[in-house]
Amino acid sequence: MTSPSDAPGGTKTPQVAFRDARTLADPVFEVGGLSVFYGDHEAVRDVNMTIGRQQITAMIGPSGCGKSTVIRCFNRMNDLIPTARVAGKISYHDEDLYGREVDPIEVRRRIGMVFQKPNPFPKSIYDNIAYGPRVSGFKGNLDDLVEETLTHAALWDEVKDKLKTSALSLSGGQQQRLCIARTIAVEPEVILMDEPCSALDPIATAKIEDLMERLSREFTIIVVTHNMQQAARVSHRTAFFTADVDDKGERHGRLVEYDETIRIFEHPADQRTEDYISGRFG
Ligand SMILES: Nc1ncnc2c1ncn2[C@@H]1O[C@H](COP(=O)(O)OP(=O)(O)OP(=O)(O)O)[C@@H](O)[C@H]1O
Repeated sequence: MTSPSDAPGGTKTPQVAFRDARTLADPVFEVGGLSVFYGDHEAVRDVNMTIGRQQITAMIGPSGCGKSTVIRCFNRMNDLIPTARVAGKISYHDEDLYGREVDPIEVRRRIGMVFQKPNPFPKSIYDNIAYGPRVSGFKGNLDDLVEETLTHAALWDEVKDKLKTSALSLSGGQQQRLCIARTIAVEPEVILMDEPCSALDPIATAKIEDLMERLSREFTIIVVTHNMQQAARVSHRTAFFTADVDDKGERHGRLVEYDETIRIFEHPADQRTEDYISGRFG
């Protein structure tokens, strides 16, 4: 049996309790023949996968295999990169996410994103949460919304007495939970997380993982992580990517294997997955 190691090439670590996989019968996203180009370079080639509702899907793989590129496709963040072009199809509840009539701003409200480095607005804790709802015309009681949202993000008790202080005065882990709270304040359906814990210490990381687990009862979460223990601990399904090198020496990211997390870590179907998770390459 393979133990997920903390880092490629790292030491073996103790077994984790895998989460029960859930059905894909009620998909949020269906990805078919997805390729992403930066200029002429096909950075990711022919990705096919289905993302289930209210579950955590982890994306793992060596540096440069296209994980961030793929996660950015799910809320059209690649639209903001002038050289990027997306081919193939991503359906969101059976609707073409890249269809002409689809508004990318609305896409990013329904499909929020949390980044590697916590990036709160240089405003008060309160205003970080209130900003999105205000902009989208929220008519209810903002104080209540701020309290509910911060409670939901497991941050209320730590910040309730200093809501008017700058968000930048919080610790890195608190800032990241604030960013998650800011994302959920506008009631998205999906939260994308691109290495959300890579700038955090183990205690702050554990708090984010607990939060992810709780949020997955309500939201659909896709997370890119370099930490295989984290993928094993938190996710229901895992996608393993790698990069092939072609005749011209160009690297193209590929989805090698996508399955229930327990299968990826205990009985991977592909030797490359086995080699990666056991730390033999990376
Ligand atoms: N904005 C960009 N412009 C041009 N090429 C890019 C851009 N972003 C990524 N790439 C290229 O696309 C490929 C995949 O990069 P990407 O960042 O998606 O990989 P990754 O698996 O997330 O890597 P890492 O784990 O190091 O963050 C790489 O060859 C990278 O150089």
